Parts: sequence; C-alpha cells; structure tokens
Amino acid sequence: MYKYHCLNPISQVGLDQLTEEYTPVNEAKEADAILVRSAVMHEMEFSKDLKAVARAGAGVNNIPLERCAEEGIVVFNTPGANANGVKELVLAGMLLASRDIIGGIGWVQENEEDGNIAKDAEKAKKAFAGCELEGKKLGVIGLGAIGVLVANAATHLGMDVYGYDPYVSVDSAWRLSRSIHHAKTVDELYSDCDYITIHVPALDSTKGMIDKHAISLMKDGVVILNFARNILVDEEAMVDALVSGHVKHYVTDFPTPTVTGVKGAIVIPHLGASTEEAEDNCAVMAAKQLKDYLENGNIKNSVNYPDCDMGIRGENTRLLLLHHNVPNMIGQFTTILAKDNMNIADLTNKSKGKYAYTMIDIDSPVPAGVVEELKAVGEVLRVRILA
Ligand SMILES: NC(=O)c1ccc[n+]([C@@H]2O[C@H](COP(=O)([O-])OP(=O)(O)OC[C@H]3O[C@@H](n4cnc5c(N)ncnc54)[C@H](O)[C@@H]3O)[C@@H](O)[C@H]2O)c1
Ligand SMILES: O=C(O)[C@H](O)COP(=O)(O)O
Repeated sequence: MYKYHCLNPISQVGLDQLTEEYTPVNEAKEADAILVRSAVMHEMEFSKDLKAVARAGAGVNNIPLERCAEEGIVVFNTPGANANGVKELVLAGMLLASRDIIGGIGWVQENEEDGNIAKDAEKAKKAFAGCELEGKKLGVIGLGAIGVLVANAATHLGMDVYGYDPYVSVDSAWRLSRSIHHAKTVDELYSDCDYITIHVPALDSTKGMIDKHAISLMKDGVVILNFARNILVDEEAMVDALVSGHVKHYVTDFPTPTVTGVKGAIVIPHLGASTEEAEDNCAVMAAKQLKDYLENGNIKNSVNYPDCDMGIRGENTRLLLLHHNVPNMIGQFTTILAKDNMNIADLTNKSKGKYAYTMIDIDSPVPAGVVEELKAVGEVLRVRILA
C-alpha cells in the first residue's frame, strides 16, 4: 500500500489512477509520494518515507530539486500537458493588448443604467480602438511545448513570427511551422518585433533576462507577454518602461505588488494552466508517472533523475539504487550481489548530471543483509527493493 498527499487540489481523474494500492493521507510527512501544483516546497522537510514528488504542471521552481535528489526523492513534471491551455491564454493576451477590450467592457459596465447606451457607445468607442495582429511581428523566446504552439498559432493569425531558442529540441524543431523565422540572436528578436512572448523555464540563467538593457533594444510601443514566470523580468525596469510609454503593454500571468495597478500592465491571476483539460491532462500524467515509479521503479519525465525503464516488474526482485554519478558504482553493486550468490536477470544504469540510477532484476529473493550492504556503499543516496 502506498500513501500519497496532495499539496494542491489535483484533478480527480488523475487521482482516480491511484487505485486500491493507494491511500490519501492528510500529512505530507506520512506520504510515499506528493502531488503538487504551485505550492512552494523549499522550506519543507521531507520524511524518510518520501520517494517521489510529482508536479502536475511544467514549472518546477517551487521544488528544491537538488535537495530532493540528494535525499533520493525523484521529482517528476508533466511536459506539454498544459501547453495548449497556456497557448490559448497567450493569444487572448495579445488580443487584450491590441484593443482596449478591458477598458471597453468597463465602460459598458459603468454605463449599464444608461437608456441611451447604444448611441453613446458609438461616441465612446474611439477611446478603446486599437490595431490588428495580422501583419505584426511576433517574437517567441523559448520554443518548447508552449512556445511552439504559440508560434504556430500566431502564423494562422497572419503574424510574421520569429523564434529564438538556442537549445531547441529535435522534437520541437519538427513541430515548428516552416514559416517561422529563426532569430539567431535574442537581440535581433528584441529590436524587430512588435509583440514579444517569453516561454523559458525559471533558471539562474534566465532570471531577469528581460531587463533594462533588453527593453532598451525593443521598439517603441512594444507589447511584452510573460506567461512563464515573474522572475524572468526585471519588474522595476518594466514599470519604468510602462510609465514612459516605451512598452505599451506588459501582459503577465503573475500578479506582484510591483506591476499590479501600473498603467499598461495587464495582469492575470496565474490562469495559464487553469482549464479543465490542462488540469486533467497534468493530473493523469503525474499520477501515471508516480505509479510506474512506485510499483516498477521506472522513471519518466523526471527533472532531477534520468529517465530509465525496465518495463513492468514480473516475478523478479527489483533493486532500485539512486546514487551520485561517479565511477565504479555498478562494479561495487555487482560485487556485493555476486558475493551473496545473487543472479542478475537484468540491469540498467542511466545518469543525468550529478545523479544516476541503477535498476537490477534478481531472479531470487534478496536478503535484508544485502540491501543493507548496498545502502552502505559510498555515494548511494537511496536503495529501494520491490519484491
Ligand atoms: N502560466 C502558466 O500557467 C504556465 C503553464 C505552464 C508552464 N509555464 C511556464 O512556462 C515555462 C515553459 O513551459 P514549456 O512547457 O514550454 O516548457 P519546455 O521545457 O517545453 O520549453 C522551454 C523551452 O525554453 C528553452 N530555453 C531554455 N533556456 C532558454 C534561453 N535562455 N533562451 C531561449 N530559450 C531557452 C528550452 O530549450 C525549451 O525549448 C515553464 O517552465 C513554466 O515556468 C507557465
Ligand atoms: O508551470 C506550470 O505548469 C504553470 O505555472 C501552472 O501552474 P499551476 O498548476 O499552479 O496552475
């Protein structure tokens, strides 16, 4: 029986994947697995029982990835599962920034008692007029799950689209419409585009990338959209640029005291992934990944350990070793197993950065003493046994 705890509400169709072998618990410290959306986990202490964290979503900057890895806790996310929801809101953001739809609707609400509203609207409407998206240049920074969908959709609106992503994956490159121009430098994209949308993860290398200098390279009247994370943007510089009019609109999915209420800022309460479909997709993917790891030891879509798959565990005993990615680990494991006359039926080892994962199927029971010996090997962070 596995115990799980949800730090945020998780869609029921996802939780329905966790069938009779699983029970929800009220305390994270009792859980084998945690499901989470945006709850911040940096200050949390993790119990020895915690084996995995599944982020039902894309961004993992709310989770202490390295500390989890050091404690042998595998962290998963759900790549692409909410990308369409975000894409649709980005398109809405571009439209909201192009005509003053929000101001216009506000005017109608303020004048709802006016018996002459139809006639008065015809006089008032010029204050809310704007421009079309067709023919405008859109720059997309980050061509991953969301960036590709936004870029492709914008071509269907008649926009001239430029994409920038020095680390673009082969998969994304295949999915990208051929009509999208390749911006070789981000500065080129800054100086040429009317709308700029950012879809990169929050990392040390991307923090504050839209800063005073980047904004200074942009056209007068540019619209900047941020549905990725607030820390990608230097908000003080953004406010200055909004006040001066250099930036016409900053459309952001991340309310902060700095930008909220500033003229030209269109601030949305983090609704990018808040659609039924995205919530269901993320929850189902997160739950399935957790289940496969807990029951079979397979890792798919982890952000701190390598992907590794030995299929469904059959009759064999499966040993799972989470360890640092250093030489001679497999040699030490197989020596311990050979000494105790254990026969290895299958073995896989994969690494990701500083961390590695070894799965070993043994065609007999594994005595507790052997497990203790494996745990005592230097650089081993956790040993699990599935029997
Ligand atoms: N508003 C929301 O509700 C919402 C929903 C989902 C994701 N997000 C945010 O959006 C981010 C992107 O999501 P995704 O699903 O597209 O992720 P993804 O991992 O599929 O794509 C990210 C892309 O950014 C690229 N990249 C990394 N560093 C870069 C840099 N310096 N310059 C240019 N490109 C760079 C990567 O190569 C990758 O292609 C997430 O990390 C998350 O923070 C927000
Ligand atoms: O990174 C993400 O997936 C989004 O920011 C969605 O976050 P949420 O699940 O809290 O809506």
